[in-house]
Amino acid sequence: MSISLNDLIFSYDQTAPLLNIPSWEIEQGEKVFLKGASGSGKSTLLQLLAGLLSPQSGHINVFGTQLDALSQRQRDRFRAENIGYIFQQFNLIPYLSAFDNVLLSGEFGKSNKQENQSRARELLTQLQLPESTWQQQGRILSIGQQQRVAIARALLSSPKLLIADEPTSALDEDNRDAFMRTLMELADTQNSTLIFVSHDARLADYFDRRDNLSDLCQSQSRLNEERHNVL
Ligand SMILES: Nc1ncnc2c1ncn2[C@@H]1O[C@H](COP(=O)(O)OP(=O)(O)OP(=O)(O)O)[C@@H](O)[C@H]1O
Repeated sequence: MSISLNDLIFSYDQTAPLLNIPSWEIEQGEKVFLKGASGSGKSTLLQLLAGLLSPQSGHINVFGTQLDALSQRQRDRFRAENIGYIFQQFNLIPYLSAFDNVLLSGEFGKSNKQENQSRARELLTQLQLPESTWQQQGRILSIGQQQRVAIARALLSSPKLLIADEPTSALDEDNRDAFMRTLMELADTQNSTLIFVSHDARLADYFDRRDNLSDLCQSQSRLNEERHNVL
């Protein structure tokens, strides 16, 4: 088992929980397309899986490590060593070059600088980012180029888990399909588990598994009903 959630409850404030997930399991190497209504908590769930947020109760197990039992610092290290995260807006550092943006994710990982540099070159070549742009600052790259830098950065440490939060929302159709093909190919080569959130239902065909967040969450009315039955 790659990931398992149990009795997870999360809310940003004291009101009713945003997420209430009795159980969710994902096998190593599985590619999951996660959909759900806007505001239902998809990005929040991804951040919980990456250890960027911590649940109020319940357990998040990723590759045998219980994230909710770790300190913030331990979670940051775990993320650097095991998880690649592709954000919706790519989150490149604007004043760093494309190449240095890729290397950034390797700083806390296991590999040394030389290994990271050669891996960065390999990935950028594979992603067909012209070498003439490698030293250009993140802020002047086109959206399609930024997107490729973001995948390279997420894949630099060959993460066992890849998380992608609407990474294609800024792309045109051609770039979107190229992005998906590359992402799938690289995830396959590394046998990475992939969790991918998108509003774009056309992308669901790329995935062996499609989960709907509303099916994972226990509804508030059912919770009330169960509470009523216990009392
Ligand atoms: N840092 C935060 N503090 C407080 N509330 C937040 C925070 N981040 C998100 N929320 C709220 O939590 C809810 C779920 O947000 P989230 O971004 O996880 O949903 P989503 O399903 O990814 O939405 P979308 O599909 O529109 O991107 C929203 O109501 C949002 O306003």
